[in-house]
Amino acid sequence: MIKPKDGFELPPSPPTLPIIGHLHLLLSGSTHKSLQKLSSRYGPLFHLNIFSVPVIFVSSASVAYEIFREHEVNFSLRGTPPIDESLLVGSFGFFTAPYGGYWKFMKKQMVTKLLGPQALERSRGIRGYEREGFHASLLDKAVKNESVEIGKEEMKFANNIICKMIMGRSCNEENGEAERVRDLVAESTALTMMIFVANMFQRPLKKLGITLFRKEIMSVSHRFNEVLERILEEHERKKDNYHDMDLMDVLLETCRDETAEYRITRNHIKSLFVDLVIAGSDTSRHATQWTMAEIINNPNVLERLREEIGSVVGKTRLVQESDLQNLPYLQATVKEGLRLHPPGALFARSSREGCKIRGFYIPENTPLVVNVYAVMRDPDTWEDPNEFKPERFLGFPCSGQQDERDHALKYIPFGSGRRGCPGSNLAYIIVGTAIGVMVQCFDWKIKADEVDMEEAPRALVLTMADHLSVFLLLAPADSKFLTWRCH
Ligand code: HEM
Repeated sequence: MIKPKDGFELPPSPPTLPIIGHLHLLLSGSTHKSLQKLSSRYGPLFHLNIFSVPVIFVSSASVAYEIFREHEVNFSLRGTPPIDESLLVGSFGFFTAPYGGYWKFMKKQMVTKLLGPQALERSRGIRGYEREGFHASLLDKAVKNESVEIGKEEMKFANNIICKMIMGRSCNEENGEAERVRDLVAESTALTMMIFVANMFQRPLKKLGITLFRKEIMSVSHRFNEVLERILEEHERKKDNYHDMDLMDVLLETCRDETAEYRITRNHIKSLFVDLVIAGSDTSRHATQWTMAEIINNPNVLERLREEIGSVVGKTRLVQESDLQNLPYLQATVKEGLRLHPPGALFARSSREGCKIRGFYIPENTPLVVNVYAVMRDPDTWEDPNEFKPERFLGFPCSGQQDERDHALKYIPFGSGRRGCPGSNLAYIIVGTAIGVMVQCFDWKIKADEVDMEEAPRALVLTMADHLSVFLLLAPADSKFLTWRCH
């Protein structure tokens, strides 16, 4: 048991069971909703004991705000990886790396070659090409009157973009490589609850020599390794002096360079690839699916989106990413979709040092879980928190940069601070253009009157219980150009 420090206690906690502590509360049904319910009883900052290890939970916008404003550096760790040698959340990974030299080095490469504003500008052509392919695939299904699984199409779109941006080519559709990578991403996402649990329990269980879910995690890691080793070898073979160096080239070169600022291995490169494709493609898939479901259930939103796209883009060309800045309602719709259905419903950090928050003591090395779902439905911060209202993000009352920063600390689908998501700009582009194309070019028919918004149980990445499957109808007769172009 953790002793109070200088009269300060841990945050409140429900009654606990012998040995397992509050384990049962964490594993029941929908974790983010159970935790949200607990917070209405025990407050926005409470703790649960997993066996004898305390884990702190944050459920309100104001506590999250305080943590990211006052204690950001202290909570810039993610805890120890459950299985060191795994390419998925192992000790070579970027996601799991402690905040320090390696993390800073990799972040610099990532921003310069992949996700920073200049890198995004350079890779615009890749996304334009994939956007046309995405539209063509939907159009083909509409013409054949086949049903479309929105999530599957979006996954392909996002995955192709991210792979091409990292390594100069998308995964190969012909030899099954692309399908294998997409399946591995989906399998990894399905494992996130196990990984989360393994991470929480690792301290008490490691002492007993037990590593939870080792078989499942290592099986995904081995299969990723097979695909990635082949890709790396191919990358090394094709090396010529003419093409622009992509992120993979830069990292392979660093790997060979004995004088590099940071010595990295092939496992570091593979783990980074795994982190990026998982972090980028499945999240975009779920965000698009949930947002489209909300749009279908809210015809007034659809109408307004159509009007905006019609007046800014017109009907003679496909919406493109440079249009997004002139489509505030589309941007607001994507933001609202992410607020109500954040793909990362919970994210975990860990304290470097003991600290005091709201009069409670958080000891060093203590896991802290932010309930993003609860924070973004906090009634003290959001009016009608459970309603889908994109207009709340229009003309947000900002009187200056501080207001904007304060708002950003409460709107956290991408986390916050230095460990916040470095791919948020790319994500807004991928999700925004996908939704833009679907709204601009198609009408949808679903089997029921409304899309069922039920969530899949025990999913840490917010997933719809039933895939969103629609029949696409070619949108208004006057958009013939869009129909014709992609035949
Ligand atoms: C809708 C799409 C996305 C959502 C909702 C999302 C959400 C998140 C969240 C909640 C975190 C944890 C943040 C924290 O601890 O504060 C995160 C981290 C991360 N995301 Fe994203 N993300 C998305 C897309 C992307 C994309 C497109 C990429 C890159 C291709 C990406 C790369 C990463 C990486 C590398 C991290 C780890 C950052 C670190 O540990 O320093 N994400 N993301």
